[in-house]
Amino acid sequence: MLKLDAVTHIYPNGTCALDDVTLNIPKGMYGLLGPNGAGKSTLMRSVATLQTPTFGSICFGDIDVIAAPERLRERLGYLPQDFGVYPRVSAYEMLDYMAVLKGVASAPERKDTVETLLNQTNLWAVRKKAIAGFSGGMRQRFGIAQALIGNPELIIVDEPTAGLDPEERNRFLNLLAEIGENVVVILSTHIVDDVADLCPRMAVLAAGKIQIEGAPHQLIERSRGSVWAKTIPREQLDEYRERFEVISTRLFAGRTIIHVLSPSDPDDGFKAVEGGLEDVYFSTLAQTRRASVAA
Ligand SMILES: Nc1ncnc2c1ncn2[C@@H]1O[C@H](COP(=O)(O)OP(=O)(O)OP(=O)(O)O)[C@@H](O)[C@H]1O
Repeated sequence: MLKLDAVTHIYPNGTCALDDVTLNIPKGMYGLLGPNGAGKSTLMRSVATLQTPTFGSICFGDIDVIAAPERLRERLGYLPQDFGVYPRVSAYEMLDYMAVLKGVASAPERKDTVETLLNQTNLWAVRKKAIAGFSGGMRQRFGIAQALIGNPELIIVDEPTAGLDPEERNRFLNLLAEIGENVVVILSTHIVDDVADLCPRMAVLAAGKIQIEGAPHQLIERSRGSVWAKTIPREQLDEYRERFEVISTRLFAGRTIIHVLSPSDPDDGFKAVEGGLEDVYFSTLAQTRRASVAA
């Protein structure tokens, strides 16, 4: 449904934030995972028509997003990474105002839209409160409510769960999953669990390039046999880092569990790890780093 073909973005200072990104994103929840600075926001902003890539094409169904951005905007819902100002007006008034801006002209239709969205995002009870006084989770749910005005077919959410407590995060992700049943939802995040819990398909973006793409379970399957674990005394960590490609470390009961990347059994008391999406992600980042050092 959404097709990116050889999308490259070079900022005026010469930073190449996207390097030949090609992706086909179907209906449903799609996870775009990457560390800070990977290029996720640049990609999200390009798809949301807020900036034009230096090269490449973006199509949504039969819409050429670069040639006809206004056609995409009619079908787009966008929750940016930083929503900016949180006004002192109530959630109800703000949604009503945003519905006017999105072209919902008739008052009865707007009332219906705003009330439905407030209920859907569980904000009905606080509809008369100022958004400025909302918690992080409530603000994010308001962000989704405004993104859903006008029944968008493409929804972009940029790092939506950063700073949310576990309960709010859960509630927010469940809301996204419900929405994602019928439309394209792109979830950009650096939190592996957000993608693991929700997205039938995903890509890892690092250093401006798509490093891996597919269904999480396939990517986990592919990484099998390459990640190994060992529990070590904490003071030996530096020594292990020198000898092995350590992709993650975790403290457990005063000891340190390390995961290392190795195409075969490194011996030395390591055990094969069944592997989860976190191992896939950290191995991918380690390989990206290795490739950039070699280049
Ligand atoms: N306006 C700009 N001018 C120059 N460089 C930029 C600009 N915006 C972003 N960059 C650079 O482009 C690269 C990608 O940035 P981008 O914000 O897209 O990454 P990100 O994956 O969204 O990271 P974060 O999660 O930190 O926002 C980074 O190296 C960043 O410093």
